[in-house]
Amino acid sequence: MLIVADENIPLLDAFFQGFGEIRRVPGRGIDRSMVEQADVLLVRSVTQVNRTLLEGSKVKFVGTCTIGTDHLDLDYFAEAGIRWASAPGCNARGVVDYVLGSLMTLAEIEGADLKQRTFGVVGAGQVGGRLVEVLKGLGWTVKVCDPPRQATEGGDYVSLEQIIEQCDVISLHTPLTRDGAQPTWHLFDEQRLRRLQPGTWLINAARGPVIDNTALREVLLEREDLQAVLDVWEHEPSVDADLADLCVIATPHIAGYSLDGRQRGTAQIYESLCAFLEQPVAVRLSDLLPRPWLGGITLDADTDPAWALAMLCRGVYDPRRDDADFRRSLVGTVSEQRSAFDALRKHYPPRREIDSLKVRIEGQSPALQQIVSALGATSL
Ligand SMILES: NC(=O)C1=CN([C@@H]2O[C@H](COP(=O)(O)OP(=O)(O)OC[C@H]3O[C@@H](n4cnc5c(N)ncnc54)[C@H](O)[C@@H]3O)[C@@H](O)[C@H]2O)C=CC1
Ligand SMILES: O=C(O)C(=O)[C@H](O)COP(=O)(O)O
Repeated sequence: MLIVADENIPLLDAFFQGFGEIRRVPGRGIDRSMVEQADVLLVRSVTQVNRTLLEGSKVKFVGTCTIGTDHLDLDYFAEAGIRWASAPGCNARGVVDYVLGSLMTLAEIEGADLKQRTFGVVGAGQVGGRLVEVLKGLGWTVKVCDPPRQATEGGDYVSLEQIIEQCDVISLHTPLTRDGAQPTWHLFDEQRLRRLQPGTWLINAARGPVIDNTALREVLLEREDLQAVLDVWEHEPSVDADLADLCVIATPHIAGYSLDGRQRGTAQIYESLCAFLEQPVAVRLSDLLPRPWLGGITLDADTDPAWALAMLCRGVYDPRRDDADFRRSLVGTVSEQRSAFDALRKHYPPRREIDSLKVRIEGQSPALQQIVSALGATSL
């Protein structure tokens, strides 16, 4: 069996060497000639997998080690009888940690009390749903917009217009869709961006085109009260450097790049391939994932809760480092900037997830206990 795989998929050998030959290729450059003889194609989000790539090839299974599937032509797969799998939720925690780290930075810069803010989460799936849980767990005010879920499950949801009118922090966690009843392409267009409440913080760690980037640049130029955090961009790996300049935090699509999340993505696709081939699962992620780096933390019960929250979040992951690296890369020609975008992602330093923390509270502090449990950390 020949497996053609994006070279940026971690643990390829550990999970897939038992199946046959693994041929590593650069994800952005995968073409027909590379996949023609492949039985299995393993990709990340940067490879468009469609009829143009696959027609005439032997590929019977496509696995994407990512949450997002907007780079896969699922209609073509159905028509061609190609089985596929994604890795739902694999790096959701990493994105939640990114949002938390960004909130700590925004609160610091603005001198804001996060408890006084109203949070709007748009898209309440694997990522948004976990984020809502953490924010509510912290006792903060949260409104959730997810029309597809509202239609199928009902529940306590609000409309996008209510999010815009009532929230001063808005975090986007929808897939990128162009069709259907609730398309998300340019969900935040010029009109909606202009209607954001004074002082709103807008965070996009979903897909770049969920916000009209040109309109956002114009609006940010006119309205200094708005603060934007962008991890994803229209036309990646090209980035509008002027827009990045106007953002409080700008990063090269790394929100979900925790070591745990990336390895989990590979493990999930391995398990899907085992199911497709009707083979038993022989390799376990728990045997490969390194132990959490922060063994345990002790907090005195007198610790200021706001300080403790910022310390716990930023101690594990602080997006300011990624922001600084990214800004340094936004120089030179467009082609150099595109390469730098990919290079930052390819050589991304390992980072762990906040819920791997183990925290002991010396004495009684319900406020600290609430933070530890909201973050999903283990109480010692
Ligand atoms: N920046 C990064 O590194 C990462 C980005 N992502 C992106 O985050 C997106 C969300 O991921 P998950 O939560 O795992 O996806 P999911 O599929 O579990 O959840 C998406 C939610 O959005 C809702 N939704 C769809 N259309 C909507 C609309 N028009 N308005 C409001 N809600 C809508 C769906 O009903 C669903 O509940 C992914 O599709 C992916 O594009 C995911 C992982 C990492
Ligand atoms: O899982 C997703 O969806 C993401 O956005 C991933 O973080 C994208 O990572 P790459 O596949 O682009 O490396």
